[in-house]
Amino acid sequence: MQVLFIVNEAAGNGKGKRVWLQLQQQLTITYQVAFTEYEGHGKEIAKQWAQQQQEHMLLVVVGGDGTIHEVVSGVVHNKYVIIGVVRAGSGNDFARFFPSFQHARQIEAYVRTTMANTQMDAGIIQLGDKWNEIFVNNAGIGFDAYVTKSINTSRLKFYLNKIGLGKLSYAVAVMRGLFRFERFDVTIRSGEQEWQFQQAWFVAMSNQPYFGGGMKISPAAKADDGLVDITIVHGISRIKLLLVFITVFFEKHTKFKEITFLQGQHFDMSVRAHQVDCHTDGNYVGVVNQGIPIHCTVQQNAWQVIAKDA
Ligand SMILES: Nc1ncnc2c1ncn2[C@@H]1O[C@H](COP(=O)(O)OP(=O)(O)OP(=O)(O)O)[C@@H](O)[C@H]1O
Repeated sequence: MQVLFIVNEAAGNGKGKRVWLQLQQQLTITYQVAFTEYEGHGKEIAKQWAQQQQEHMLLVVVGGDGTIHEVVSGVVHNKYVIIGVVRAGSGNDFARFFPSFQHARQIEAYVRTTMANTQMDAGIIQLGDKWNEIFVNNAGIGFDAYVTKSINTSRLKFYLNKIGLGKLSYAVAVMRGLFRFERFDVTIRSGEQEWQFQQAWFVAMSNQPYFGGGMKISPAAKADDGLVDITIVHGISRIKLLLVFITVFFEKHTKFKEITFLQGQHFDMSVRAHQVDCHTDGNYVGVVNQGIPIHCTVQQNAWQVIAKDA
């Protein structure tokens, strides 16, 4: 049984490196390892390995949600690759929903026994004819993507990680963004139905419930139901949005009339705004302009993850 580790040493501001060093000392099975060196490298490595497979292999990602996104993007629709994860990121939303490995012994036991795995859905987002991306956890347009962009482009996350407060980086970026972000109008269609939302903060498209490092934004989302869950936060003041973010941690945000939850297989959207940011699994994608068609759908049985009790 082939085992490949794809390690992002930079994930979690160096946690990837620390986690890998510890794993490496404990592993006694035969394995191969590849280290990501730049953005998009995880997808390239995973794709190259997936193409060569004739039988099941275990691909263990040591990293955070961004690295997992890249790796799964490289193996979608390959029936041989089973994804395992050792969490080493900052937010780790993947590991809050999907099964993951806690230590080397567990990985070894898995490889030596059943290699039991479960088929999962992949969300798909198309932005005009420019981008066609999958998402494992969630994709978003609006405030969450704006916050992602500002975390990526500021040194904030780095410094907070240094003092052991990395988990706060999302919250701090949210606070800053609250006063700078420009809300937008959005139209969403699914089949014959159409919804108009004014002054939207964001549209989150979810494959699983968690986003932003533990916020259960789409409580009903399941990654194996063939559906995408959409959460729209709209027509709400800056202060009330803050309240929403606090209540999300306790799953009380479902009570707000300004939060709409939709569920379906296909959604078409268009924004009325000069530009709105987009992310997939916390990786910044780019800007959507007025008139650009956005299509969101889901593909069932798109990839395999280790089974829950593996
Ligand atoms: N060697 C590298 N140096 C710097 N960045 C890298 C390297 N290899 C990969 N990357 C990029 O690092 C980004 C962040 O990684 P990742 O998301 O795994 O960690 P994180 O942001 O700390 O965790 P999380 O997304 O769970 O909060 C990835 O999107 C990837 O493109």
